Amino acid sequence: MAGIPGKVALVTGAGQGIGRGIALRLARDGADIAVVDIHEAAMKDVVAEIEALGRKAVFYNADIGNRNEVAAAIDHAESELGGFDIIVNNAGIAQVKPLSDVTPEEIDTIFRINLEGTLWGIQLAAAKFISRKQKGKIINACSIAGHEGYAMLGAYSATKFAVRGLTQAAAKEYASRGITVNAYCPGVVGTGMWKLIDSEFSKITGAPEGETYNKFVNGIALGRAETPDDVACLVSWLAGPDSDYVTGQAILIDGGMVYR
Ligand SMILES: NC(=O)C1=CN([C@@H]2O[C@H](COP(=O)(O)OP(=O)(O)OC[C@H]3O[C@@H](n4cnc5c(N)ncnc54)[C@H](O)[C@@H]3O)[C@@H](O)[C@H]2O)C=CC1
Ligand SMILES: CC(=O)C(C)=O
Repeated sequence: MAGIPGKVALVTGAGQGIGRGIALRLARDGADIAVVDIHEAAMKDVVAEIEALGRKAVFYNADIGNRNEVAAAIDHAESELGGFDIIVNNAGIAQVKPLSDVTPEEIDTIFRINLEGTLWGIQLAAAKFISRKQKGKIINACSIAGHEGYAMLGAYSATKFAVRGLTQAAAKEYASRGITVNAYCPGVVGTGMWKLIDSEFSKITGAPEGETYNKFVNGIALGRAETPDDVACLVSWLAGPDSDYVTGQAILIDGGMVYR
């Protein structure tokens, strides 16, 4: 039985990886989906996959670090799909570098996308829910790196700690409006982001390609890498009515890596 029939969900970074997995899962749960990303060809493929599941889907090319573009994406979702109930602020970027080498430009870029992008999604989705006089669900991408800082991923970890703080503060600010705000914290998901992390580690440490990824996966208690579908199961629950009494949480879903 579909868990969110008739709802409209916007998913950022839905062109590939975890975002694509979430978009397809929420469509299977009964929602119509606004796919937001910066890669148009990838978005068109995901829209076609959603339509094949019998749901409506639209795409919108927006850089989440640009507030006006996020606002336009939300307006587009509402006008094309006839509602707006759930936002998944999933898009993000990684950076692999020792802290000694991080430049002002790099720190600006990663905070603009991972933190500001999430803030614009929270702020503008909440404003839309309030203007529509309805409840809403805001779901943010955090990480194990939002609970524990990782060497060579210092700037990235800082953005994810910040996302956890934003999630808690937003939950408190919007609770009285019937809006819940939560985050999912994956571990090691075999996506394009991890391909990049692995290859950047190789350049810095000289480790053969694949070694860093395998080292992280070998540390997972459940004995395998995570898939986008694993993450999407949690997001499906956060998007649906069974989590209505949950807010302000950044929930670890990592197969057993970080214990809090
Ligand atoms: N892959 C992993 O192991 C983990 C990932 N995460 C988080 O999950 C989220 C998704 O990660 P992945 O799917 O692995 O990444 P990915 O790199 O495979 O996909 C990210 C998607 O976001 C889009 N994107 C990037 N910058 C954007 C921008 N400025 N505006 C709009 N779209 C943009 C990309 O085009 C891409 O389609 C990220 O926030 C990441 O930090 C968290 C924990 C673990
Ligand atoms: C990519 C990520 O979120 C890690 C390494 O925790």
